[in-house]
Amino acid sequence: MSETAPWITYRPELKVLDCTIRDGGLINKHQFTDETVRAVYETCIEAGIDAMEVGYKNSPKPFPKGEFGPWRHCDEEDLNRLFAGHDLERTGLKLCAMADAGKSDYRDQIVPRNESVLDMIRVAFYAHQVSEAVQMIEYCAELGYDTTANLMAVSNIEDVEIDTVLSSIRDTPAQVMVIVDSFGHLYREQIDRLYKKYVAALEGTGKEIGIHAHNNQQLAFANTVEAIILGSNRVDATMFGLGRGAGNCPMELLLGFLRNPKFKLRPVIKLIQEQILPLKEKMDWGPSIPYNITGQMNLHPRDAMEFREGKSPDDYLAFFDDIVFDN
Ligand SMILES: C[C@H](O)CC(=O)C(=O)O
Repeated sequence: MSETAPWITYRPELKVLDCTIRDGGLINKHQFTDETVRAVYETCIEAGIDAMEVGYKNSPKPFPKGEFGPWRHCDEEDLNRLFAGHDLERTGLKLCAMADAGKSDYRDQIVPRNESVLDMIRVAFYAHQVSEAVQMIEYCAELGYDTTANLMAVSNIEDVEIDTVLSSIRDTPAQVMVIVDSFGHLYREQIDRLYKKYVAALEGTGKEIGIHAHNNQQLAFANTVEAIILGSNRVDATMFGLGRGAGNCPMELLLGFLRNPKFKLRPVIKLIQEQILPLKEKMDWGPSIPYNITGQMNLHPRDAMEFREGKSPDDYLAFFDDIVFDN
């Protein structure tokens, strides 16, 4: 037995990022009411959460305005409407947006940090987009933002591709490299392997390792805890797990696990009761058999999402037969 009990202490350098609106918006085309977005923001402040990702800085060409709500584009006008006067010093909350390689007009959409309420841009990319991601990170860092590199769908690529991505990201100004389990496929041992691979490749750069987990196999919280135990200090979660498909690591579980007294659980439970639970009537997220199956099979959740939106969302057998025989 270990002679210390690290689970009853805490690491002050561990930071929690809420991505409820950004990831949850992938189910409702970012059509949240201002009231909901504002309530998440106020809850993050009250709960002591370190960063809130309010949406995507993505281009209106593939995501037309009207069909997609404002948090798919995060225009400065909308940011100022909801977060005018946001004060990082006073609130301790960094506001952040994600920009997707290949889907962002980042040179037009992203203004210098001192002209925006945003503090951080997280660049999301697939392995084959790493060169564009490097340019985006450098561009955003020059504008003064904190930046992160989020290599998506890491369960679905070869080791040699991961290694190439890591060596490209190594020399960028990104402060964080995030392990992103987009398909909710990874088990604890794989998180271990990836964490150690990321640490070895980025040694000496001062970059932190982050974790963003999906809940297809009901492992998002467990895998997040595993990454924390290994040393990950940048952790994503969402309120009531609201997020694409099976959803994400639930904030209410994560804050319950962390021992830092600055984190407060009550505001999160209040938000869930008043704002998030009612969304359940019109949005489908959280683990269900179709998402379990795509997670197990290491597939993008899109087929399961379409199925859940169809006429017989609970015909699990039909989905199983379809997906297993098609793959
Ligand atoms: C890179 C981001 O975290 C995007 C995302 O949510 C994913 O799961 O992929």
